[in-house]
Amino acid sequence: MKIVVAIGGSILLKDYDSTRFKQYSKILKDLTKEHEIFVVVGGGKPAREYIGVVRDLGAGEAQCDDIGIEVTRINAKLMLSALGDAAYQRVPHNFQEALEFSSSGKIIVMGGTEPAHSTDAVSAILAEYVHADKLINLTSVDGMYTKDPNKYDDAELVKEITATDLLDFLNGKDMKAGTYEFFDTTAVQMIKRSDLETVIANGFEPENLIKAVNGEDIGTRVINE
Ligand SMILES: Nc1ncnc2c1ncn2[C@@H]1O[C@H](COP(=O)(O)OP(=O)(O)OP(=O)(O)O)[C@@H](O)[C@H]1O
Ligand SMILES: O=c1ccn([C@@H]2O[C@H](COP(=O)(O)O)[C@@H](O)[C@H]2O)c(=O)[nH]1
Repeated sequence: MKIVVAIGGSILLKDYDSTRFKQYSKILKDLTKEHEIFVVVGGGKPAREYIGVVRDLGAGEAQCDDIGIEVTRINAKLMLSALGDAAYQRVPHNFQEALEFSSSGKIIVMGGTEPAHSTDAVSAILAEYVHADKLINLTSVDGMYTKDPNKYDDAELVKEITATDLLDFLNGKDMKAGTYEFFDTTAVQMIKRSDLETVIANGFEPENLIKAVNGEDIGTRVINE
């Protein structure tokens, strides 16, 4: 299978150390024995902190996004360091480059592309671009909930949702640099128009990546009607 894996920066850089990078590099290398893998790395706390600084300096939203993109690319470079020879040692800045670099047969790792969306959208557009069979989004919670599980104790995990319902759910949510909520609408639009098999799961347990690849029942499945 051709698989695009989005890994939230909130997971990889939670403790500002190499632990998760090492865990994921091992799993990703194993997966390449059977699958073609593309990885998109998010910005996490460092991105939000840098965006906060540049916003305080008077930057507009697109410029704040640009700073966020730079941080995602640094995080992608950290993942390249972890993967070593198993990965193509350049971070694509756009989808064309990602496709070109993939002819190396190695794992491709990228961060952001252009302003006005998050790396969730990058992963969905990349999946469309390279005709991926599956998109796996690894985030800091178990999947999509009825409301923010970090704010509401009575939030319930949604096991399955249509792309249309997810778009409705996200409608009106904050869309500023660094705050594209847990999923952004551009990503869902791509998933919808490409009928892309998508799973959102908890990335704090790296084995969830293997479970998602194997089609086990974890997290939230985004389906089309
Ligand atoms: N309905 C919801 N379901 C799940 N999580 C939600 C929901 N609403 C808000 N969230 C929040 O979204 C967060 C996950 O998204 P977030 O963008 O912060 O992290 P990420 O996916 O790991 O990516 P990154 O850190 O790279 O931006 C969760 O920690 C949760 O608090
Ligand atoms: O293609 C992209 C990717 C990212 N950004 C900006 O960077 C931050 C951090 O990315 P996350 O996926 O949220 O971790 C994001 O919030 C955007 O502000 C971007 O503009 N374009």
